[in-house]
Amino acid sequence: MATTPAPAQDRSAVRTLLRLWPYVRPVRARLFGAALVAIVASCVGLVIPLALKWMVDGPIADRDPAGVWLGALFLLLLGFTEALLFGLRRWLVARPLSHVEASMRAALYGHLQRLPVAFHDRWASGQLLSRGTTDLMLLRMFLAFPLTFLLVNGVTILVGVIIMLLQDWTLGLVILGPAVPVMVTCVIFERRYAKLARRAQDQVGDLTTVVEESVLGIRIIKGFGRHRSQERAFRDLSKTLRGTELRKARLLATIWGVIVTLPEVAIGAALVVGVVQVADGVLSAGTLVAFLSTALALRWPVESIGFLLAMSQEAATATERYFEVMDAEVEGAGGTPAAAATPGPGTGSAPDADSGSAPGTGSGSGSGTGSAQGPGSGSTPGLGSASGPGTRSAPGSGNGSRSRSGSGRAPASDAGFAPAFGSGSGSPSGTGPRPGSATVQEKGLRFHDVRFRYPDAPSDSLPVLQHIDLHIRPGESMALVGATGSGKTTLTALIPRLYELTSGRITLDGADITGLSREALRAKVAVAFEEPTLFSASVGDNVLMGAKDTAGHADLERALAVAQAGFVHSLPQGTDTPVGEQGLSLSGGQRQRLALARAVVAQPEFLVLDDPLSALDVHTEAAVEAALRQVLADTTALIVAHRPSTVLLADRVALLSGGRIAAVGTHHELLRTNAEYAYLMSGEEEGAR
Ligand SMILES: Nc1ncnc2c1ncn2[C@@H]1O[C@H](COP(=O)(O)OP(=O)(O)OP(=O)(O)O)[C@@H](O)[C@H]1O
Repeated sequence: MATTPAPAQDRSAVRTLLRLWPYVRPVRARLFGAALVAIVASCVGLVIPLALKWMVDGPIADRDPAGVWLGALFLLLLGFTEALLFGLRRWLVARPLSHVEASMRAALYGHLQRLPVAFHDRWASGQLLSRGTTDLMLLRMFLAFPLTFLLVNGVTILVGVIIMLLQDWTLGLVILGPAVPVMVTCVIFERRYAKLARRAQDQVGDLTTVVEESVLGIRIIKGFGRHRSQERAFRDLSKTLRGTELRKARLLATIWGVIVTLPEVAIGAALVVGVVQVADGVLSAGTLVAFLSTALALRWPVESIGFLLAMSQEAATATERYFEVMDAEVEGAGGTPAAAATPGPGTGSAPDADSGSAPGTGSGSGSGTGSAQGPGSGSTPGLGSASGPGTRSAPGSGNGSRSRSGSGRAPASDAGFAPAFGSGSGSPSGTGPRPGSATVQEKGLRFHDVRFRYPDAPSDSLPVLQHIDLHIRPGESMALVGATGSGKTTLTALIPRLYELTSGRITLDGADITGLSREALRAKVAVAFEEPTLFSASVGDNVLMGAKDTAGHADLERALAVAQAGFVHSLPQGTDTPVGEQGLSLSGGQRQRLALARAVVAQPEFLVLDDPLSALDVHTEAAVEAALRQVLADTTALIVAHRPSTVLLADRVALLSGGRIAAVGTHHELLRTNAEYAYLMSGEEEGAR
């Protein structure tokens, strides 16, 4: 089982971490204040050896008890001051840093909401979850600890070395001896650790994806008795993660070994040289004590460099992963298509983590320093449910409709206006106004030579949709029929701009949808998808999600009546009953009716329904149809339909085949004239589904 490998890249941890500045800026005063306090505290610690020197060479040598007591009191005071200052530092950083973490998390969540569906198609949810949780926690820890202490320890080491050189420069040089090898080791370590840190954090994301999928798919897992294989998949991934963590620990142990051993040897050597000098009378005992105390006081600042660097590397990786998401382009507010430009994981076009630009301003024009492999790309174990990016079949493939249709008819050039296909009657039974004037031609929902290929589909694959010309007149309902995989859902997803067109235009009453703001577009168009997704909120809130904030109880009741969702009144708390995560406490048909109610609650001008009645029994279906008919009378609607009963809701039918509109007409006309349509409606297709 593959995991998400760390990208092979050289990036500067410092430049990556500098990208955090816009978030840290608001709390900079406190952070700098805290760092200053820590430096003072650390330097207070360095005064202790000097006080010791004074005591040894002074009151102790002179056998002066009063002086010794005074010295001891002074030492106590120094220790107390040091502890107090470190406590103050902690107090200064705790609150602002939780603010930084919270604001970064809020920014990430807000950004995820605005990213196009194409982005979410490519990214495994676990990868996004781990970026919003583990990675942000690592960043908070970095800001609280390594950021300050790399600075504090650096200053402490510098001041300590100066003090030691001033005490005795020969001993000082002995102590400084290991500095170069330690620095070289740190540089080598930093590079290696960066790669491992990236790998481990990506693997945490993969693991999160598996857990999330197993929880959401627990019914399938149990139903198919797949818990053992899921467990195995999880164990394999966590074993891989454990392996990476162990390699990190080994690397850390190596550098710690070097960083601890070399200075210890140097202190040992200085001790020997110092004792010889004291014996020769060249050096006072007090100076030697002060020198060695200073050297020992510097032990912790030096030894901690290893794990401070490790934590900084992890933070740099977390920053990089955070900005990979934040740099992805959000949907344009109006006429700026963004989905096609969204850099996808695994494409090598991830934003340049080293660009140093502020969050939200990253242009994504970097040279692909991001993850060389898509988060979760294909690495997610599971039930083979096509959950990972790139696991879907090539668009347009496996359609099968072309070979079965046998009609061989060319697509209608402007199917919306063509006479009923093959009938020559030119009198579709729609209830909407007949074409006749230019304005009427513009009115309604129109597809103009629309072509669409999924952004992550191979560039040489056939587009899912091509040359789609279709006109649904104002007030008209059009059913969309086609073999499974023919692109019906894809076509409906283009209307609310869940995906951007590859070419062509879609207009609503003559206005290009790319020219409308997202809000305006989504106020005009309501959608009910084949998979009725509900949120962990009350029944009422789930339905009213589709309406304006001002919508009230009356709107809710009307929508529930249309969707024949009266069952909600017998739930324990009526419309206030929580539906549980994903609405799994409800039946499929109940969920579908709530999704339908959500679509109609705002009385939209344009309604897009993707097979809205598939999970209903025949009686409920008939009741919903009867109520839906009233809604459809005032709405321009496109309804994906598999069954004749749903098709009959519509005024006309468009047949989608081979990615094109192959025929348009009334149900009965198409039954007579189109072999593929007759075949699909005969139920054989449904049997094959
Ligand atoms: N996000 C995606 N990325 C790449 N290809 C996709 C994606 N979603 C769907 N496809 C492909 O596009 C084609 C059309 O899929 P679509 O879901 O639109 O078919 P459909 O006609 O609605 O099928 P059904 O009747 O089974 O619901 C299929 O080949 C499918 O594999």
